[in-house]
Amino acid sequence: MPLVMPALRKPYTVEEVMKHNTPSSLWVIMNRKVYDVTAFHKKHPGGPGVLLQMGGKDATAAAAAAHKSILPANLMWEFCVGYIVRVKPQEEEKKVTKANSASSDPAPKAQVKKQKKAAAAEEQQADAADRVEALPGGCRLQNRCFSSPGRTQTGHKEKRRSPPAFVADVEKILSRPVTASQMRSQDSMEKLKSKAQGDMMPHSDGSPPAEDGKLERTFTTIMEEMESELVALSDEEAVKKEPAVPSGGLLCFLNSGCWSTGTTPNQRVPVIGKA
Ligand code: HEM
Repeated sequence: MPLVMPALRKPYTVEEVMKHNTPSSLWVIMNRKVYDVTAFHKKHPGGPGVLLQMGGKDATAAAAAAHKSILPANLMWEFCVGYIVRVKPQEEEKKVTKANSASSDPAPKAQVKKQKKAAAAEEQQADAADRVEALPGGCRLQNRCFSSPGRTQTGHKEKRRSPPAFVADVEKILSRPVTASQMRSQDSMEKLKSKAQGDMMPHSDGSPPAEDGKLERTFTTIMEEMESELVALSDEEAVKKEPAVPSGGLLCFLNSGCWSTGTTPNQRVPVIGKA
């Protein structure tokens, strides 16, 4: 079973991956990452056939449609051997060395640098796609949020949420009082205190700092609240009592970190005004 450390993952072009389409060397592309499923395909719970069929191809959409849980996303990293690039940096380097020996022009070197940078950016994009894929709640950005109706973890179809409904949900959260119990741990308290020091200054948008002793609700705290609602929604009783915010739409959007710092919800720390 391949277990390649993230730092050792290699860049591959689509053409290279295409050659690995046999049971003895079976690779698939998912979210711009390359997975070697040669050993795994026989043990695949969905059967070896589907993986053989997708061998050497981009299986992102097929896998997203087939899998019901986030489990595969958690397992998949074990099989990841590389990521997709348009042009391999080494190839470009070879070309440049040849060109350099022919002429003393420094321009090709800059080109290689650019290519390397582009490859690194492509890897980062693939990582970002994976982070979204592995979020709790089986949330997948590509088939939810403001796009076409997606499937939830339990398999039921969700209604598309319109932007006005989204805004209404945010306003609802904003109108609630913020309590100190929303702060999760001692560690978060420490971070909040240091953040609060900075909040004594007027905000960058010109609005005044938080009032003395009053907790301030920010986008991050809203996300925290959304998260706790997500937990409540997983309880059927809770869903019956308060079906206000479905697990797709707003929750999905906020949990995905689209507008946030790019961290996963578990890494986020609620941000308040003065401590
Ligand atoms: C490294 C890649 C993959 C891993 C680790 C993986 C893992 C799994 C796991 C754990 C399951 C059972 C749980 C579940 O249904 O979510 C499963 C089911 C399945 N997988 Fe994959 N899978 C991979 C790639 C793919 C790909 C590329 C396809 C392409 C179509 C696919 C199609 C399916 C199907 C059809 C099922 C059966 C779903 C069902 O019975 O309802 N898988 N896979």
